[in-house]
Amino acid sequence: ITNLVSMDIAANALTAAGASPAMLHCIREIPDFTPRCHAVYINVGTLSEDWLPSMRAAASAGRPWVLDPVAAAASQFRMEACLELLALPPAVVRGNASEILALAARSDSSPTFKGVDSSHDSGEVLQAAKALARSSGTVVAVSGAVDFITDGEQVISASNGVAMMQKITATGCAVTALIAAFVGADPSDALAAAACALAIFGLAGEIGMESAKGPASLRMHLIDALYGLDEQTVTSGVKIALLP
Ligand SMILES: Nc1ncnc2c1ncn2[C@@H]1O[C@H](COP(=O)(O)OP(=O)(O)O)[C@@H](O)[C@H]1O
Ligand SMILES: Cc1ncsc1CCOP(=O)(O)O
Ligand SMILES: [Mg+2]
Repeated sequence: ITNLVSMDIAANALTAAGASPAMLHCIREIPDFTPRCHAVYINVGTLSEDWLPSMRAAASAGRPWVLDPVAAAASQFRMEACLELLALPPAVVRGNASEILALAARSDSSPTFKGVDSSHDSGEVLQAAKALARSSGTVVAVSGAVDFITDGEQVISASNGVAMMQKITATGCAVTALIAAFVGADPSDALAAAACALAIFGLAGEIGMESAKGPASLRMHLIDALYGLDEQTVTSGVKIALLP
């Protein structure tokens, strides 16, 4: 269940990576469909009163699930929805630095709020991410120039990617969708799944950037690169480290 802006790029990124996405948000379909998924992805970017009950039901269906709290501080309604969903709890929540900071503070009143974009660097909010992971019992992933992934104790950094990825709308949504696919593939280790998905998506961005002329062609080449990745390219290209 993802926002209307991200549906296309998220479905294409997932399909290129070898997953099999299906998007639906009708409350009457959730009980039949969700138990048959390997993983559920919920993204509040275009939240509505109609969709929230579907999100609740999908998150409660007993499948591993991943939350993208897009613009969590946009409104009181959205913040309360995110906090309610977080309590269900997801295997992973992935947001940009401002979103993770707002969730950790449970606050929708940041003076630096910039909508769906971040006004903080990922490294600035690492302590907030660890605190959020501990209080909610979930893996927290903060994206940015360096992605940090934590369960509240261990912290993994993933340093792949190119700055131009921020100029394509819904790359964050797409990488959270990929995290859900990786969690579906190995629900036993959400920390590793999230770190691998972020590193591999960033690596596809780096490879895509070799042929791109700007954000629109990067979008295309990133998806092509995801499709073309092989084990050798991944193992030699990912920059993942367990922080001391
Ligand atoms: N400055 C950067 N350098 C390299 N990769 C980046 C940079 N900023 C974001 N990314 C990558 O872009 C993707 C989206 O992250 P981000 O822009 O933080 O999310 P959002 O779109 O939700 O704000 C992630 O894979 C992240 O690693
Ligand atoms: C522009 C916009 N508006 C509502 S959702 C959305 C997409 C946000 O995507 P991302 O968080 O990946 O930048
Ligand atoms: Mg986002």
